Amino acid sequence: MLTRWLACGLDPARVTVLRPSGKPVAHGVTVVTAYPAALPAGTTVLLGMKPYQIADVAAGLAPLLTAETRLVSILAGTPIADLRRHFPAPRDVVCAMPNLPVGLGEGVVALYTDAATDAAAKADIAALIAPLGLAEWMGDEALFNQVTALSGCGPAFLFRFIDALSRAGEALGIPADQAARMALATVQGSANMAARASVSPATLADQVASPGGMTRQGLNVLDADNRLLDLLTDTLVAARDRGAAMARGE
Ligand SMILES: NC(=O)C1=CN([C@@H]2O[C@H](COP(=O)(O)OP(=O)(O)OC[C@H]3O[C@@H](n4cnc5c(N)ncnc54)[C@H](O)[C@@H]3O)[C@@H](O)[C@H]2O)C=CC1
Ligand SMILES: O=C(O)[C@@H]1CCC=N1
Repeated sequence: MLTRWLACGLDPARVTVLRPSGKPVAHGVTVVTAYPAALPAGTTVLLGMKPYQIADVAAGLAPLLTAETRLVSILAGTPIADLRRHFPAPRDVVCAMPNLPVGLGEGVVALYTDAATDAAAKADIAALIAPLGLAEWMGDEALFNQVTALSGCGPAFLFRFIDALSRAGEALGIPADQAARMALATVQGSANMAARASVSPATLADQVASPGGMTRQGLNVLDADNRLLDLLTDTLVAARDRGAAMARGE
């Protein structure tokens, strides 16, 4: 997220990162290893540590936050009530679930906030998120683990798909390096085409399939007994359920 914000012109002097390693983050960005005595007025705090670290981090950070500090969390499986319990002072609290392509400005960020959060803060945070890619406000927090499974975890599932397409080509005798290049370029071109198309991906799939041709035979394998759909549903369910377990502290 920071990479993209800096690329879009965010002044690095406005950013401070707290990370225990103290390793540099980006040119001009201050890195600290301990909490300062106070935060400047107007600070937005973005939580990006592992979800299970919330209590440890709150012990040092919560006393620095005021009603005016805006709090944005990207912690998976961490509902807004948990954030408010650990960080009671801020009025404005937003859950954001980004995915890795935000670094290119081609990510997806699911967003949720509650009624206590000011409309102006919501608008400011929407503006902050806008350069990262597609932003989707969720009306129902109960769906947050579901959208995390779809778009937050989604890049990993797509990377697996690219790898599997490549390895399947290799299994059919295509040299490994060529199969890898062709699988990646096929997914990239197809995603770009789907993004620009006026018809759905399902219709596009049918357009590739010449009647009685090769593609239809392949689609028949993916479609038999909803094989691909069931596989992906099971995948999202497993990821979603892990989010629910993390919210229970497991
Ligand atoms: N990896 C992904 O694609 C996504 C991750 N997330 C969330 O981002 C968070 C980080 O996950 P990863 O990037 O996988 O982990 P990571 O290990 O890359 O990042 C963890 C960060 O926490 C910092 N940290 C460790 N201890 C700390 C402490 N006591 N106080 C403050 N900072 C501390 C580390 O310096 C490190 O930068 C998690 O909450 C995860 O749920 C959310 C969306 C997508
Ligand atoms: O694996 C995780 O828990 C986080 C959530 C979305 C992507 N990574």
